[in-house]
Parts: sequence; C-alpha cells; structure tokens
Amino acid sequence: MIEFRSVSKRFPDGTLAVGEFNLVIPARRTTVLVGSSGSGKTTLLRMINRMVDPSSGTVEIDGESVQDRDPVTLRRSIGYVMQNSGLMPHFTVIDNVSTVLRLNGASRRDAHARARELLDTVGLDRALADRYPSQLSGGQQQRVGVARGLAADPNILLMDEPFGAVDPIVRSELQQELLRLQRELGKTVVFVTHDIDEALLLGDQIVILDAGARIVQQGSPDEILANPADGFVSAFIGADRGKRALSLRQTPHGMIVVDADGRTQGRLVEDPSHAAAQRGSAAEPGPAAGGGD
Ligand SMILES: Nc1ncnc2c1ncn2[C@@H]1O[C@H](COP(=O)(O)OP(=O)(O)OP(=O)(O)O)[C@@H](O)[C@H]1O
Repeated sequence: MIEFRSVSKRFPDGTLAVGEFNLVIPARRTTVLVGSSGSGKTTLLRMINRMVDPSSGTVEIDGESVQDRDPVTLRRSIGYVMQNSGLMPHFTVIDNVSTVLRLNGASRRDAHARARELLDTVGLDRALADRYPSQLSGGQQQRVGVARGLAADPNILLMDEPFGAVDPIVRSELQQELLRLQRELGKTVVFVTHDIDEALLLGDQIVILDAGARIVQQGSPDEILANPADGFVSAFIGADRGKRALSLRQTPHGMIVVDADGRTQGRLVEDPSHAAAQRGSAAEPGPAAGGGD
C-alpha cells in the first residue's frame, strides 16, 4: 500500500504543483491518476520513487516513509515506465531490459536469461533482443519499456502516460496487454493519463485531479460513471455525450439502446454471469426456507 499524507510540492520558482494531497493506493490494484495537463500527476508519481521530494508531508510505502529510504535503492526497487519508453538508444533491447538486474548484482548471463523471459511476458519476439530501440516500432519500444519496468520484479509499477505516443490501434493492444499482465502479476500499479477512456478501462481506482492535484473525485469506474461528483467530472467523463449516455427506446421491433445522439448502439441482454449468480443465490435455502415441519 502507498499512502500520501498531507503532501505538498512547491517548486523553487514558486509553482505549487501539489497542495495538501491525501490518498491511499491499495496494493495489487491499478490506481489511475487522471487530469488535465499541469494538474500535478507526474509530480505525484515521482514523489513515490523520490525522483521528486515533497516540500511537506510524507509518502509511505507499507507504512514506511520513502524519505527514510536510500533514493537509489528505492528507485531500483520500483518499476518506472514513461512515455517514449525512455530506452537508452545505444543499448540493445536485451541490455536495456537487463540494466537494472545488472545494477542489482546479477551476472550478465543470468540478467540476459531473465530479460528474455520478460520479452515473452510482454509479448515481444525474442528475435528482437539484439536490435536497438531505433529499429523498433513505437509499440514495440513501449513493450520493451514495460519489460524493463518489470525487470527487478518490483511490487510497484509506476506508469507515466506509457501509451500516450502510439497510434490508437497499438494503444488499444497495449492496454489489453497491461490488463492481462495485471491479472497474472498483481502489481501495485500507479498509472498516469490524460485520457478518461483509458482510466475507466484500466483503473480499479480512479482519481480525477484538478490544478494543484486537488482530488475532484475518487472511486471505481462504476462509481464515477454512475455518480459524477460535479459538473467538472460530468464534463470530463463526457457523461452526456455519445456512448456514455445510453437510453432505452421502444421500437415496433422491440427495445433497443441508443446513444446521446440517438444512434442505435445495441439491445439489452441479460448478463449471463449476473443471471447465474442470481440463480445460485435463489437456490440457497434462506432462513425462512429451513426448518420445515
Ligand atoms: N521542475 C519544475 N519546476 C517548476 N515547475 C514545475 C516543475 N515540474 C513541474 N512543474 C509544474 O508543476 C505543475 C504540475 O506539473 P506535472 O508535470 O506534475 O503535471 P501533469 O499533470 O503531469 O502534466 P502533464 O499531463 O502535462 O504531464 C505544472 O504547473 C508544471 O509546470
């Protein structure tokens, strides 16, 4: 678990990037920080691994203040994936992925063996291991970035707009890969994005931020979609637009679902898993059903 307690960050030029910020980030879940440009998302992320130190307040990991940890060791124990992959251009893929392992003392042979496994984990062909970053597509570079972030098998993975610079199709593939990885690995992921659709897709917890990292709303995707806290959140999630505002319409052919523009989107069907759960609970003998004669 990561906890921000009354954290503020004022940069030397006087900019207040984060003001009195409090948040609990649960372990083994994905928390998405979403907000417009300059709302302090990156600053928050970087305070977790001490790339930025708070001006006041504390950031704790499992109850221990990160200020009490050596910044270099702390940084190597936390995965960090950024936009444009942040790969070292003169290192091959395999060397980029194995750098942290080597810094942590692994032999070259062991580090490379582990790095090859990581290429499998993120869905990259091992044949790419000896290429340089410039010889990869943007999507492949981001996968290498994720492999590198996972190299030290960190409990925490910080992701700063990792899919922001790739085209929409590749972006969607990478999002699906992250969902799969998260199901398999169960890391504590803190993910920063501008994109509310990405936030709703990936987040177990979503934190919507305004300037100065003021929390406008925090909750699960369901909670936020069903109950936007105010007009700002409604506008941000597009609550009244397109597929976010579905309604039922009776037609001569049956009931259909239409979007905010009146375009047909589909029909209502029973959710099979929900129906099965309902049947299961109906089959269990309730208190009144027991006892008999
Ligand atoms: N080193 C710095 N010195 C001064 N001001 C800074 C510094 N780094 C960030 N800021 C300012 O702090 C505020 C928050 O920046 P931050 O990068 O955390 O926002 P963000 O939400 O991640 O933005 P974006 O989505 O554009 O990346 C901004 O006003 C920014 O200009």
